[in-house]
Amino acid sequence: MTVIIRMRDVSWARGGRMILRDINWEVKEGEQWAILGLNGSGKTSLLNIVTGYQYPTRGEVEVLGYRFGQASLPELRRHIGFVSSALLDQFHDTLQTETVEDVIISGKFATIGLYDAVTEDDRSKAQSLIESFRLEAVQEKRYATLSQGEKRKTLIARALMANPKLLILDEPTVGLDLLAREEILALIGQIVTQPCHLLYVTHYIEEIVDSITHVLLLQDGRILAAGQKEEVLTDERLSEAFRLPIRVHWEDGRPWVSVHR
Ligand SMILES: Nc1ncnc2c1ncn2[C@@H]1O[C@H](COP(=O)(O)OP(=O)(O)OP(=O)(O)O)[C@@H](O)[C@H]1O
Repeated sequence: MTVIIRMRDVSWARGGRMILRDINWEVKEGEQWAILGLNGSGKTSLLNIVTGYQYPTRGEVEVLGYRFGQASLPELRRHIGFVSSALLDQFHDTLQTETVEDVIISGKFATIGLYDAVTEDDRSKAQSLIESFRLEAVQEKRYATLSQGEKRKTLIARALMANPKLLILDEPTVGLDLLAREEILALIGQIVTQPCHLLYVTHYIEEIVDSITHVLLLQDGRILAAGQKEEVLTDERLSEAFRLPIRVHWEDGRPWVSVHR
């Protein structure tokens, strides 16, 4: 069985401070993970290590069979899609004026604007993403004119255009209305059948939908809990991670939380 991510005794220090400590974490084939933790708990730092943008101070990392220190990181990154809501509007200036369809197609290329090499297959793959993401009504519109929800769907479709083996969604629903948020969540079920492994970073526990199988709970740069979601998302662990008295209720396979003072 292929290991998607393996971290052994990983620590990462910056400015004389340990930001990640003793991370031992394994993502196996077929597992889809959510990453939870308070602001500043180390989620983004951990993702930066997965994508090779930060090198651990200590420990070993292997992602999609690429061992850090031996493997080519640019080659690894070709298999990783990354969509972050923080990048929405500063996202490639050159693509702001392109149509949704062209923005999606551009996801196939490392070099932006290499449109002469677009094949019929690329167009039909983009079209099927447009249909499954229900973007038909806006496919001819320019990216800059889209709503926040449409922009996010477009960027997720763009990331899938390159057939990533690992897709990282970093807080993809921030600022979306309930309907737009549920539309993004409905896409998760489609993404994991690609086949593609997902790392889903969120502050909203109810976004851990059916197709997400595992949860990593971070606290102050350490793993507080990691494993199957039913075992991690308990009242005790969430209360500890979020420093609040929390109760979890499961409804239709989704966890919802309430705070009891
Ligand atoms: N390059 C850096 N240099 C110094 N400190 C850093 C650096 N990157 C992150 N940190 C610090 O490490 C801690 C963890 O940050 P990180 O961004 O990983 O947290 P997070 O869980 O993603 O937070 P949020 O939920 O707010 O996005 C924070 O205290 C942050 O200030």
